Amino acid sequence: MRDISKYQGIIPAFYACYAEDGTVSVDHTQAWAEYLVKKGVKGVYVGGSSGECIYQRVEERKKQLEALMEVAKGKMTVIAHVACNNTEDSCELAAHAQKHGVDAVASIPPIYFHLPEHSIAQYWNDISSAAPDTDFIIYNIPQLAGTALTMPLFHEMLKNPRVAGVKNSSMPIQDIQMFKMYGGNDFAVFNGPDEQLVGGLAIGADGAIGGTYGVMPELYLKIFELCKKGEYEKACPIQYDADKIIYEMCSCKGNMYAAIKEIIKRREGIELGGVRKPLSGLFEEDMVHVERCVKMIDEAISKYC
Ligand SMILES: CC(=O)N[C@H](C=O)[C@@H](O)[C@H](O)[C@H](O)CO
Ligand SMILES: CC(=O)C(=O)O
Repeated sequence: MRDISKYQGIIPAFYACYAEDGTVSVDHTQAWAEYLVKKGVKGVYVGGSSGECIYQRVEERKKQLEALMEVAKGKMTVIAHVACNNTEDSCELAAHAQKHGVDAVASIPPIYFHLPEHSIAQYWNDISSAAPDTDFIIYNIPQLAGTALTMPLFHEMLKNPRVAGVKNSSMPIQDIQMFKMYGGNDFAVFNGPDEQLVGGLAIGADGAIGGTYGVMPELYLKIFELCKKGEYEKACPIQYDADKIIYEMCSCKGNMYAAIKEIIKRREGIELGGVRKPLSGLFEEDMVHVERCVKMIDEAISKYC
């Protein structure tokens, strides 16, 4: 039996942390990691969508992970997303992540070409073989990757004993139930869409990985605590407020992560830099949304936490 307790909790997706000149910042990465440790989150998911992985070079992703591990090791679960869309670079990052002691490596399927399932399985198993002593987590995000984790592909992947979980970001929460049912009790399924965390937990998710957890961790930690006690009716109003905040962040013309980093700077005084092109930074007209979000987050935290 695999012990999945290290995956049972709120796991913010770690934001890319840039210096003023746009390079990956060790200082900002470590300040952000320390903040999340203090907030009491279960772990972090580094180098995923929120980490702007597809806009970073292999060396930059290594630098960010190394900086993070100096702070996080032994204090938080670390899941490193290592996919680069080509097998060789992904394997290099997987081996690097294992060397630095992560708890798991994770990967989206290869994007752009719609490859047959045997090629996707080969891609994932190659990456997993490059980190042979480390758990492997499948990242299912069909709306962005263009390929879904089907049941036949899932069953094929379960033949690899290192496959320890699925981060499920597809919209039907039913998918969480199916992966959990066939994966078993010692297999970790993570809720992806933050907007339906309560639903994902109710149907059986063990933990949750999310792009908006970092900007308001208190709210999601509270939702998780209540849901684990079965107090769903108390968790729902917090979910509804969190969703309102997400919709407000997404009303910006600039990218959501640019809004998130600005909100964090205003609320917590922590600088994470901007976002990398082709993602857009914030526009003047976005500031009204940012201000609204700051206020809504402050109010929700004082109301529920
Ligand atoms: C499509 C996407 O990026 N999904 C993320 C991961 O599952 C979520 O955590 C979102 O960032 C979040 O639900 C906000 O829409
Ligand atoms: C948003 C998210 O979960 C990611 O960074 O992949």
